[in-house]
Amino acid sequence: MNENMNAPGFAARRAATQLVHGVLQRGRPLDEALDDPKSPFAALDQRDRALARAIAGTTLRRLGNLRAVVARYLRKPLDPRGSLESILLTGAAQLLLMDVPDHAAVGVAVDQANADRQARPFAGLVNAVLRNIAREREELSTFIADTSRDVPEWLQARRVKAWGAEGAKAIAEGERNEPPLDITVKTDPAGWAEKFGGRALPTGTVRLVPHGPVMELPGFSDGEWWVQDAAAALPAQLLHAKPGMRIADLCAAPGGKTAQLAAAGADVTAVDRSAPRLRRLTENLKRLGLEAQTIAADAAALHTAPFDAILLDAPCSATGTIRRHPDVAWLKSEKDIASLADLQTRLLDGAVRLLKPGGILVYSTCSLEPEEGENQIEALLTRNPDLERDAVRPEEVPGLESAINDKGELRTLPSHLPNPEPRLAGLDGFFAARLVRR
Ligand SMILES: C[S@@+](CC[C@H](N)C(=O)[O-])C[C@H]1O[C@@H](n2cnc3c(N)ncnc32)[C@H](O)[C@@H]1O
Repeated sequence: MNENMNAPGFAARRAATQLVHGVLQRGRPLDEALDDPKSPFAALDQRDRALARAIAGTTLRRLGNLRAVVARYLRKPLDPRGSLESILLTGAAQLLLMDVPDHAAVGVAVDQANADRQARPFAGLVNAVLRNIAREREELSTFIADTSRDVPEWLQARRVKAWGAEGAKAIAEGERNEPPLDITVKTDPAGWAEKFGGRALPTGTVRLVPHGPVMELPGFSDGEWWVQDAAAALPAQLLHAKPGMRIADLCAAPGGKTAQLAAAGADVTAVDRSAPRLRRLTENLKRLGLEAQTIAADAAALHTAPFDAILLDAPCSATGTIRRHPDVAWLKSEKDIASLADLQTRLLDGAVRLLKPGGILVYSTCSLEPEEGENQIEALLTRNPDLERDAVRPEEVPGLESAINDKGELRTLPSHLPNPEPRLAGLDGFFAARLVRR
């Protein structure tokens, strides 16, 4: 073993580089790598894990800009196979965006290159590029202030088309911040907010600045609350679930919304096509002391007795969750949006078939793409004259009244819920529409 591999911060930075490399070269979602008990990340102590996660997250959050910065100092494009690009990107992220001393960022990046057979011949290049970046930090900081470069070009172009240049900029600014930890509590949001030193949002979510592992926070093992973005908590609320109501949650796993419906006392049937994900839902409900029937099936082809209410939180491109999952921007492609939109159409038609006359359907996605939100509902209403929108009322979403569009649908954006403390600002981009069957 190279003695520099024992240098302080080496293991954390190498894990960060591997996390970034996994996303960029192997298409591996960041969460999957973070949860892998066999990964080098899993072997780190808590402090190093936090550092590795912060470096990888910052790198992916600003990837487009960091790639443009690194490219300025290269004569030809990097060979994408080795870890060289990820070493340079994580190094640049530390120099330009994190409070890391130059010698630590540059020195450990060079050590990483030396410890990697493919990158070793380029250790001198790593040193030169990162030293140049450190030297030109001031000019580069202005360069990377341009938010339009944070996400891939195809995604930026869609955003400008859907939300205008200013809207796209506001979304990207919202995505630059590390998100808060949002939790849904069974009861007493104000009391839990006080206990955590956080705040209770008017919609009921308890919001705090994350610190340490979630599982170690008070109330987790007692099943008093679960992690759920403030926007993700809204679709289930729109159903106003109560005891005696028979509700189907058609794309239910891992169960955040099922838990809300079950906690309200409804009789919930949780459907998901993925049996392993449904097992996770069952485990989650068990921790929370809540119950639901489960069915592992394609919800579009389900035949059961009709329901009083249906929640369809459909699989989607997840482009509304980029501030929590910055890898999504680089793992998805424009083709995915078209195929997911087809699946959503099929699932919506299946949901309508399972709805009683007078029944309520809430459709939601955590996407910013109109094809997965507004356009789906427009087309569904054309196909089904017996359905109509039941407009979301301002008093149902206190603090987020401006997220209701002129059709009465909910469209949250990462730029909503501004806060002077960036770590307490924003929420995921969600679309939700409520429909009634006449
Ligand atoms: C956005 S996630 C649901 C999140 C969940 N509602 C929650 O709040 O925890 C979408 C889910 O849809 C499931 N899914 C995808 N296609 C499906 C289908 N045809 N039928 C049923 N479930 C499906 C996926 O396995 C995934 O668990």
